[in-house]
Amino acid sequence: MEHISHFQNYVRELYARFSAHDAGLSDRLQRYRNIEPASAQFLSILIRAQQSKCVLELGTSTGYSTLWLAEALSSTQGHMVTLEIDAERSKEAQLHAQHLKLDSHIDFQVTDALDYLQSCQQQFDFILLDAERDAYVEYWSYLPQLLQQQGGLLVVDNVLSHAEQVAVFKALVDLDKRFVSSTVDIGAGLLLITFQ
Ligand SMILES: C[S@@+](CC[C@H](N)C(=O)[O-])C[C@H]1O[C@@H](n2cnc3c(N)ncnc32)[C@H](O)[C@@H]1O
Repeated sequence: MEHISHFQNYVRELYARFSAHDAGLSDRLQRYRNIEPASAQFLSILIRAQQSKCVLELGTSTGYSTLWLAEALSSTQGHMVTLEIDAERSKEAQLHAQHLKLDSHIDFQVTDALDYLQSCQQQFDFILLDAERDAYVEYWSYLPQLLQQQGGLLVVDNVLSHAEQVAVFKALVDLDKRFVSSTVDIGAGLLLITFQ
């Protein structure tokens, strides 16, 4: 209980700091663009409900969502891989994870997500896609193979806030009859995708 309370205080302060950083920047790519707290909490509930053991995150940024995923994985004895192309952001995320003693649940990788997807032989029961939206169509060529067929869940952020930018990706998912999907109106909008 105490651990959770410390966690919640820590991530609340972190979110305020990251939001202040973003508010001062006009260049979108320089912003951290962390997931909304309500979305993070929802993901944490999904991981607990699914009892996820093996999670992949595309887009660590400074680790706000990573911390929430890892905190949930500490209750399921799970583990995650998180991918970030910017080494400084990944490093900052690692420092926060170490502070919260969540780092043993996280494999931080500084890499291009596409390279990882192309070479990955592993499967995951939970995947969070929160990187650059113009790459999602290409990622879709690889994501189905990485998702466990039994109960695997792929979650995509920003599908309501940036609906036009994910329209082609969503259309591809809709066309693929192996999957069912649903949009949840939490935060920036989360698309939940799972096998039929
Ligand atoms: C929306 S932010 C992620 C926010 C993070 N999930 C959170 O909620 O705290 C997207 C991140 O993806 C990273 N990114 C962009 N293109 C990438 C790529 N090709 N491979 C890996 N990471 C990438 C960006 O540097 C950025 O930090």
